[in-house]
Amino acid sequence: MKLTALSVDGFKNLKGVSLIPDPSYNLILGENAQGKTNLLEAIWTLTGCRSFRGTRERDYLPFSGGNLQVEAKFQDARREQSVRLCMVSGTVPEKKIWCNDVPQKSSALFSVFHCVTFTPEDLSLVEGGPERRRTFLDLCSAQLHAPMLGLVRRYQLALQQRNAVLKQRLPETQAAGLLEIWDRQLEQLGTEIAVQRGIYVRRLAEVCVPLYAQIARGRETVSLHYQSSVFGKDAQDTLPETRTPELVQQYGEKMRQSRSSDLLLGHTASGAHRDDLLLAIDGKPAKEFGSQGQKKSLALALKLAQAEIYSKRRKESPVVLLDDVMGELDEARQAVVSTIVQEMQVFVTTCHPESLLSPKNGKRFLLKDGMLTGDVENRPETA
Ligand SMILES: Nc1ncnc2c1ncn2[C@@H]1O[C@H](COP(=O)(O)OP(=O)(O)OP(=O)(O)O)[C@@H](O)[C@H]1O
Repeated sequence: MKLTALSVDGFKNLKGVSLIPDPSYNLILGENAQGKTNLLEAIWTLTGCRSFRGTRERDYLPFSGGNLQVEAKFQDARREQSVRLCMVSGTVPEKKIWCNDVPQKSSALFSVFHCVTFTPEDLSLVEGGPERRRTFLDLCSAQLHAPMLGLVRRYQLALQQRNAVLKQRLPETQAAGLLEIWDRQLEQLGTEIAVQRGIYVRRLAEVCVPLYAQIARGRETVSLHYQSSVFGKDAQDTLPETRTPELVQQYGEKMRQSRSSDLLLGHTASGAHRDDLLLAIDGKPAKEFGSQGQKKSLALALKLAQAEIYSKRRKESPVVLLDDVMGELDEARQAVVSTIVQEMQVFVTTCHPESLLSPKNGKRFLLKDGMLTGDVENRPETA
């Protein structure tokens, strides 16, 4: 998948940015606060996902007022497609999306345009709470298995309903009938989510473990463990490829066992919303015992593994967005990244181009105050 044209206007501080990206390497240069990350974020909006740095949608609109438009053409394995996103400012900003000039819902973008990002915030994959890792697993999994997004949404809705019943603090006999309705849904959805997470963690471990070894030059070993609240630790090794009635029953049993304590607590204590992806370095939890460098390398290995898995399974590569991270890596780590992404289209932002390993080909774009300045420069052929 390669972006062949991009124009952005009114996305945060970006004004009239229009460019023809290089099919492989694009370097976005500029001093601090000129709009480099905003440009990657604008590309990312075309995936239909929430901002990778937590910006609310209405805050995409420029402070100066006015509307926003992000438009791109891209080539996937089959054809050239176009996507356009507009937001009209107002009390409730109105968002519109077109794919190949046909109006679409935001969710439709998710199965059309795919990116993988690596940003400084990704350290939270290792340092952050379980929710961050669950979201990562679910998004990665949905890139390969589209129904996953709907499953997670339906699970969350059913969970909200169950928790609403629990909060009423009814006597157990009275609550049982109401809870039963939501338990039936949660056991089906939760088991399917666990199975999909198990499949993805198996794939992730296969790619991420050797990648980490390469990045860390074999000094230590990383391991990944899917901690399922219902199916236990290392559920990636025990769960099958498809949901079975026995697993659904096991899930339902767990819900029934915790019903009394859930009623006391007023919320659902076990289920897919309590899962985690445990990350260990030499057998010890990376979050607590990893050094800052080890955690960064692990976050990088997870993201590169995501890109590689996507490329292998979908037989086409995602667009890779690397925000302000390459300059932070030493030359050996940069070389690993370059090898993994060499067949992919990459956008790299930096204030310090001198700290980057130079790729042979590509384009560089200079951003100043939200605008591209000067013409696109081709990088010299010297490495
Ligand atoms: N809605 C908005 N409208 C206008 N400007 C905005 C909006 N939201 C953020 N900005 C501004 O965009 C500017 C550029 O932000 P961005 O994060 O893209 O910078 P950057 O070039 O990546 O900088 P750095 O190298 O420091 O990471 C910031 O000054 C920020 O205040």
